[in-house]
Amino acid sequence: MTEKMHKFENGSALAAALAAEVADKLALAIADKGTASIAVSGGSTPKAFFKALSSAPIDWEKVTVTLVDERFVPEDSPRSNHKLVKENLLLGPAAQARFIPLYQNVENVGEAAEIVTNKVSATSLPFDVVVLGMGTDGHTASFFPGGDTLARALDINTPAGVMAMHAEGAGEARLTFTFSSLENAGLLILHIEGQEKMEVLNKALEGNDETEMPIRAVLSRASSPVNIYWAP
Ligand SMILES: O=C1O[C@H](COP(=O)(O)O)[C@@H](O)[C@H](O)[C@H]1O
Repeated sequence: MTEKMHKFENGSALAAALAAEVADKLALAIADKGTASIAVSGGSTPKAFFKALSSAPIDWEKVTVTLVDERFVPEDSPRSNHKLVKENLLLGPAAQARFIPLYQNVENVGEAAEIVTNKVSATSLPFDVVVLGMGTDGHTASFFPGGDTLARALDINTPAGVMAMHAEGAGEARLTFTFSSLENAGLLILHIEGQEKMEVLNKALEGNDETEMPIRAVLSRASSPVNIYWAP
């Protein structure tokens, strides 16, 4: 694995540059094979990037958008990553994209994981673009320290698809793409902002215990280079 650091003066400069890089990659994929796929993160960090990307002049009808992870909550919950993407990315030109939600209105999170795995694997994998975030506890996607299915989610031999995850630090039950679904993206991004997250990243780079900081799996074992986008 290699990582490349891209540092910006502020979040707006980062959002513009990241949106341009992602749009170029999606456009190239469309030119090559007629379609493109992108999996994005939720949380508080990606809003400005989503807004910048939503107006990119690409053929959005040919793009499939999904989430790297989701809370097991309906779309109208303020905690829903789907809601965040709908309100900030699937706007203007990008409203034409096909969106695959991870949350499904079924009894339990395991059932939802199976349904989404069947929907996504046939059409969208490997992803052309994956944009990961990172929590200050060292989680990425929903690979949480102490997660009940963490070892399986991070095992490269676990098939590509979506799994359920429960962890104390996660709040709700989670749905997450497995490591093997994300690590080989055509363009693999880690988007983090703030001094505290830079310190968490440095700590992650210095050690190798993935159960303590699951982001280490991406930093040390992803087969695609990890492009780290950071602003203060
Ligand atoms: O729980 C989550 O948190 C991470 C990081 O979120 P942020 O608010 O610190 O930006 C995010 O990457 C993940 O998708 C989300 O479900």
